[in-house]
Formats: sequence, structure tokens, C-alpha cells
Amino acid sequence: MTKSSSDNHTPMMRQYFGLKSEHPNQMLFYRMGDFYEIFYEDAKRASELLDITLTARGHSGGKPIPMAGIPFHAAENYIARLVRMGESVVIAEQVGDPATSKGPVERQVARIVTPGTISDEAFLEEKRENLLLSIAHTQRKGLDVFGFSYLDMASGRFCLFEVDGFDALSSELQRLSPMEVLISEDFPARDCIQLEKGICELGPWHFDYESSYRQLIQQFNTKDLSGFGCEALTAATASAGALLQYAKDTQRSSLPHIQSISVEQRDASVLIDGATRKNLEIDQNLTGTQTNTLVSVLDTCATPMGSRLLKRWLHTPIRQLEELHQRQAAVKALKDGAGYDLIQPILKQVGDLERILSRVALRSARPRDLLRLRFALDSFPEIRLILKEIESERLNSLNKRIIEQPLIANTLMRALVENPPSVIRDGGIFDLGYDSELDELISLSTNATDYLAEIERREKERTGIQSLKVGYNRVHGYYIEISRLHSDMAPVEYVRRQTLKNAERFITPELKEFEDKALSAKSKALAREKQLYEDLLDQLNDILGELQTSSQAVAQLDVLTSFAERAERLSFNCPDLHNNGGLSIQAGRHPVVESVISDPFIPNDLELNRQRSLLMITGPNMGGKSTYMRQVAIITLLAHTGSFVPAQKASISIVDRIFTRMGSSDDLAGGRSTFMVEMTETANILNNASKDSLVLMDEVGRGTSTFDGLSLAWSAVEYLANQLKCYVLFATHYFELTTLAEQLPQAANVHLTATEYEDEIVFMHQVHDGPASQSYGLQVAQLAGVPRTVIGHAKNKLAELESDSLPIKSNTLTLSDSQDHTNNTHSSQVQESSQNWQPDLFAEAEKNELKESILELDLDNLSPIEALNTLYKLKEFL
Ligand SMILES: Nc1ncnc2c1ncn2[C@@H]1O[C@H](COP(=O)(O)OP(=O)(O)OP(=O)(O)O)[C@@H](O)[C@H]1O
Repeated sequence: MTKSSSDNHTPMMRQYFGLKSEHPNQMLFYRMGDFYEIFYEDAKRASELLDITLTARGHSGGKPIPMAGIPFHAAENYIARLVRMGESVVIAEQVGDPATSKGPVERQVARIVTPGTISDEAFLEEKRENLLLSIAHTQRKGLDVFGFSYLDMASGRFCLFEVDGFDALSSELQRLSPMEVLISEDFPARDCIQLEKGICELGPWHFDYESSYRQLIQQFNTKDLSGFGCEALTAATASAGALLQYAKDTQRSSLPHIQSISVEQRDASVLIDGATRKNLEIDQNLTGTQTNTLVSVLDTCATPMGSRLLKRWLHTPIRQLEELHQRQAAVKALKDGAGYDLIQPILKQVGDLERILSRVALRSARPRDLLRLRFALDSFPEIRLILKEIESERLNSLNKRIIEQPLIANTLMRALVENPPSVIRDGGIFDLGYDSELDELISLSTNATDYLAEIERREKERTGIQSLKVGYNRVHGYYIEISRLHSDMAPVEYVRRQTLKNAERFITPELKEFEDKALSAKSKALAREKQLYEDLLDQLNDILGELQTSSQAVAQLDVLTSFAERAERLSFNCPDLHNNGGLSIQAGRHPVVESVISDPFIPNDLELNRQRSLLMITGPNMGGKSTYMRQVAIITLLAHTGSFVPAQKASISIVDRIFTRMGSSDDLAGGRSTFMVEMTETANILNNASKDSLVLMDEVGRGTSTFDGLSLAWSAVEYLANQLKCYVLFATHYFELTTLAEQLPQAANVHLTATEYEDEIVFMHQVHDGPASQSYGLQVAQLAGVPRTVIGHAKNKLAELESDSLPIKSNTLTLSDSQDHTNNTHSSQVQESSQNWQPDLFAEAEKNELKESILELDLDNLSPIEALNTLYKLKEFL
């Protein structure tokens, strides 16, 4: 709306446009009496999203004004819905007094609710962190560097770090899964951010390093940032400054609960890329829901903050042995003495202390928050008593950090009524006896009826007028009414207030005094309650740091307790963690599959070490290959969180990364086909894995023509084994690949077993050494319900294909290495298989090669000796 066009509007609409121009991309809620009104495009969008009526509010500038309205007392509910849909809402309240205002009442933006900055309980998912992320981009030595910072407004956790390259950018976005992302308008990788809404583009100056630096030291009240270890992270610091300013703008507060920023040490954690995170189904299964995930099986935390921390641990496994050993010892101590059984019910009382404290800091805590805070504080002594009896270094240090607060706990106990209201607005928060002034005000307003009856009785007796009544009306207030018949008997101190047809109404000094007190008592009581509430918040804010420390310690205790409980109930055992190389698992299980299937889960072993670092896994469809591979990854991941693992015994050397290339999915939105996704993920592994990485690859190459696919798979296996030397599980249906185990000393074949019983396939799900002998593809298809006629024809076709394939005796095939950076062209002897497999895929390749070799011969220019040599070579093909 331009200035000149806005001049045609009513004064109120001009005020509206003034506010709206500062928030063009956010929905403006404009307070009008008991309603919030939403105009123009905002109104249309709100009406669509919230399914509320779109009407018009008069005309302005000669046109009807589209409008949607929401009653103010129901607004939170609507705002919550909008924010969940990724919208941001700006709330403009009336700040002027309507009685004294000339023109429209003054209005100001009171708060801005955005998806990444909410802290109100109603808006938040209990078990999920709600992150606001900010990313700055810069170039260093020709590399794209991305500076990240993120804030969980509801806990005050504020972190930063930097990564190089676009792959790392995508992977971190997936790990953090933010609700809202701040970027500069010139950010070069907007497409990597797969958020439909919640991307907020700011002017590049918001990411200016110098002003960001100043912004941060001002917030933390420090001279510089050296104490936070982020001096060198200039891009991340720039992003953090932009984030802090944005957060302050939305909250209209100084954010006292954000007291520091910590650098996320990426070297200290096991890196997991986006695809792997998805494949391991940590907190979301492959269909995108939250059932049957690692979290759904592992999370028995008693508090929501524990659940959130557990998710964080699972998403950020760590590599520091000492920290992991301490966690393990704590889990063992809680498990062995069944301490978890005592602690969990008490932890339940603590509730979501972390988020309550943030609301205390933002001064938006509700009375019920304070009640829950009281319960939390009450449980501290009990928790400490139990922890004192358990021997564990970690539990001891947690115990020291859970600081008892007898004074404030006592104040809260005396202050709050048993069942406080959900909002402060209507009062009724404080218990009788907490504050005498409030008690008196409340008794004045609630005991008015008794008091008036008492005056009436007394005055009747004193004057002898039986028709005397004490009453109240809104215009004249309290009065004594005497019928006209007896009105001249009124005592002299009665002052006439109103004359009616049959009666006179009087006021007395006593009644006037009562009136003043009673009428104002209610509003005074409310004001007093608000003041007492603010005082309570002040007292709590004075010890906010201690309370936050305690809440972090309780959250950690909750996760360790949950680990102990799961270990006991699900028969997990403590893995031996070390840095000596190798992964060895005895009787390992997949915890999620085990929890879902009705049959018993068949445990399997694993042995990977430097001499045997690559396992080629074959076996029938449905045989359990993927389950086996995933369980190895999950056991490894869990071991790096300090949790016990679903295995009888495990010895795990610390890994630096876990990679998986599994399943097939296309990325239509990203414009990548299934095969393209498969190859991008494969490239990521081949470019980034080290000798300490665990790599799982399932059926790589199957998304393209058989020869291309097989060649790629072959070449990738060799590269993984010879160049990268990482720990690899490679599942395949290409039987030819099993011959690689004979050529690569560090590779071995294992297979999943199945057997046929009365023409039906029975899966044994057991891992044995050696390659599989049969693929059972048709039997599995039959099991899946493919019509019998189709299966019958397939059997015939299979027989035909098998007889058509060329018999191979001894042959040589050269597969040129498709990855030029491997520089590792190789020749491989492909042995004839005596086993009953699908037709040998190489037979066709050789036929073509033979043909091509003959066609390429330049017979006119061939010397006799060359011709003879060529003949010898060609003979080798036969
Ligand atoms: N160790 C096991 N114990 C019991 N049941 C198992 C085991 N492993 C797998 N299963 C069952 O078999 C099903 C198929 O397993 P999985 O998907 O791992 O097979 P697959 O060999 O990867 O099949 P495909 O080659 O078709 O992808 C699982 O969903 C599970 O129900």
C-alpha cells in the first residue's frame, strides 16, 4: 500500500497499514475491543487456514475491507494452529485509553509468534525440540562455509558450529530439523532447506560479523567471546547475532534465560548424514510417522525434557570414550540396584521443568507452571536421597547439580492455591494467608452480601422502618430504600440519592465508604495478585541459573534411568567400547523389529576387523539382510550414546561416521530419480568414508541396467575394501559379487538362510558364512500373492533364460573403473558358479566384447605377428 493510496483510508485503517508495513510477511492480528481483527490478504489466508468466516468491515479507500475476526479469549488456540502450519503472527494490542483517545486508540505490537520462537506450552510439541536456526554463508579458500547457530527458545539452549560444503549443510539441516530458518536474502543454497514455510529471509546486514559480535557480548555481558571458544567461527558468529536480534524482536524482551552459547564439536560426534538418519528410523520411520522407531522403543523417560535429550543423544552419538564410559557406569549402577524403579516415579513429578523455567525467564509462565515448578522442587530432596546411595561418578556429579531450593519451594507452597487457574487474568491464584492485604481485598469483595444484610438488619432495628431495604444498581451504586410512606422517618444522616414513584433511596457515609471499598476491592485484588505474581517471578529469576543447572541434571538423570530400565526389560548388555579397531557382536538383535514381530527374533553375530573388514551379504528376499545390517548400525549407534545394546556381548571400536545406502526412494521434489538418489548417496560414501567408518550398502546398482549396476557395485566394493578400508556390510542379489570375497583378502561372504518345506519357503533368518546358494525370488513372489499362473510362466521363463545363458568355462573380464579418482582399474577372474543361480550376467558381456574386439580389428594394417597374437587372445575367450 503506497502512502498516497493509504491517505484515502480511514484513520483506523491508516494506523493498521502503518503497523502492517513493518510486518509485510506475517499475519497481523489487530485488537478491536474483545476481538482480534485480520484484514485484506491476511484475512483471506486466515479464513482458509482456520476455516473461519471471511466478511467485510465497512469500506476504506472506496473498497470493502475483507476481514476475519477472532474473539480475544480464544486467540491462543487459533494462533497455535497457525504457527503449527508455519505461519508467523504479529499481535497488535490497544495501548491507549479509548475514553481519552482522539481518533483511533493507539496500538502497538505486543508480541510476534513465529514457529521457531514459541515458548508457550500450548504451541509446543512435548517431546520435540523447537529450534530456530540461522545460517550464514561465506567462502574460505575456495570452499563454501556455512555458519550455523540454533536456539531452543523453550530451554535457552543456544549453540553454533561451522561446516564445509553443501552436503554437510543438508545433513545438518536434517539432523536439527528446525521449525524456522533465518537466512540472508543472498543465501546461495535456499533449495537445500526443505521447509515449506518458516524460511525467513533477512537483509544481508543482519548477518554482519561486527554487529553480531557486539550483539552477543552484550547479551552475555562479557568483554569478548573468547570464553565461549567461538572466536574463529566468524560465519557462525554472524549467524548467531542475526538469530539473537530476531529472537529479541519477536519476544520484545531481553531473553534473560539465554546466558551463554556453546560450540558444537563436530569432531567429537559420530557423523550421520541425512540418508542414514532416515534409514535408521531414529525418530521417524520410513513412512514418515513416529511409530516403530528407535525412539518409540527406547524412550521410557519420565519427563518430556528427558525425552528431548534422549532424541538429541540418539541424533548426536559421541566419540569420547571417557564420557561414554561414565554414562555406561551410571546406567549399570541404576540397573543393578534397580534404582531406576525408585527414581522414575519421582521424576514424573518434575515434569517439564526446562520449559517452565524459560517461561519464567520470559515472564510468560502461567500459574499452573508455578504449581508444577513447586512439585519439581519438592521432588529434589527425594531424588538426591536415592542418588546418594548409588555409587557412580556421573550420578554423583548430577546429584551435586540438583540444587535443593527449600526457601522458594516453601514460598510456592504457601502462595499457590491447590488448583490455580490457567491464566493470570482472572486472579484466584494465591492461597488464603499468603498476603494479608490480598486477603482483606478478597474478603471485601466476596463478603459484600453478608455485610449488606447486616447493615439492613441494623438500620431496620435503629429506625423501626420495616420496609427499609439495602440495594444496589449500576448507575447509583449502593442505597437504602425506604417506601414513600415512611420516607420522612429517615434519620438526618441519610442523604437522598434518588426518588422513585413509591420510594426514596438514600446513601449514608458508612454505605458510601463500603461502596468505595467493595467496588474497587475486586480490581484492587486483581492488581495485588498481579503484583504478587510478578514478585514471585522476580524471586525465581534471581535463582534462574541454579534452577536451569538442576533441570539439565534431572534431564540427564532421566535419560540414564531410561537406558537402565530398557536395558533391564529388553535384555540389553553393556558394550565394551575401545579404540582398538573392529566390531564384534554376539547374538545381536534389531530392537524395533523385535518389538513388532510376534515370532521370536533370531539373534545373529558379527565379526568385522582390519583383516575381515567387508562382508558380502547374500540371501533370499525377505531373508533378513536389511534387518541384519540395520541392527549392526543401531547397535553401533546406541553404543556411542552410552546406552546398553541389544546383544549378548559386543565389543565396539569407536567409529567416526555411520553411512547407509539402503532402500530406494525418489526425490521428486528435489528433481532426482531413484537411481540418481542412489548414486548421490553412494558418491557421498565413497568420497567421505574413512577406515573408521561403518558403511552399510544394500543392493547398490540395482536401479539401472544390470551390467551398469553390477559394474558399479563391483567397483564400489573394491574401492571400499582397497582404498577406504572401512567396515562394510554390502548386501546384494548380484551373485557375481560373491566371487570378490575370493579375490579381496579382507572380504568375506555371509548369507541369510532359508529352506523349502513342502513347496513353501521358510526363512531361518540366520547368518552363516559363505555365499547363498539360491535366491528364491519366485517363491517369495508366490508368498506375496502373485497369481499362480504368473508364477508358472515365470518358472518357464527362468528355465529358458538359464538354458540360453552361455556356458562359461574360464574367462577374463575387464571392468574399467568408473570412478576416475580411484585410479584403480582392475582385472578380475570371474569364476563359473557351480551353484544354482540366475543366468550368469557376464556371459552376455563377453559375447559383446568378443564381437567388439573382432570388429575393431584393422585387418589391412595388421602385421602377421600381430595377427597371430590377436588370434591367440581371441581363442582365450572360448
Ligand atoms: N533375525 C530375524 N529374526 C526374526 N525375524 C526376522 C529377522 N530378520 C528379519 N526378520 C523378518 O523378516 C522380514 C524381512 O527382513 P528384511 O527386510 O531384512 O529382508 P531382506 O533380506 O532385506 O529382504 P529384501 O532382499 O527383499 O530387501 C522382517 O520384516 C522381519 O519380520
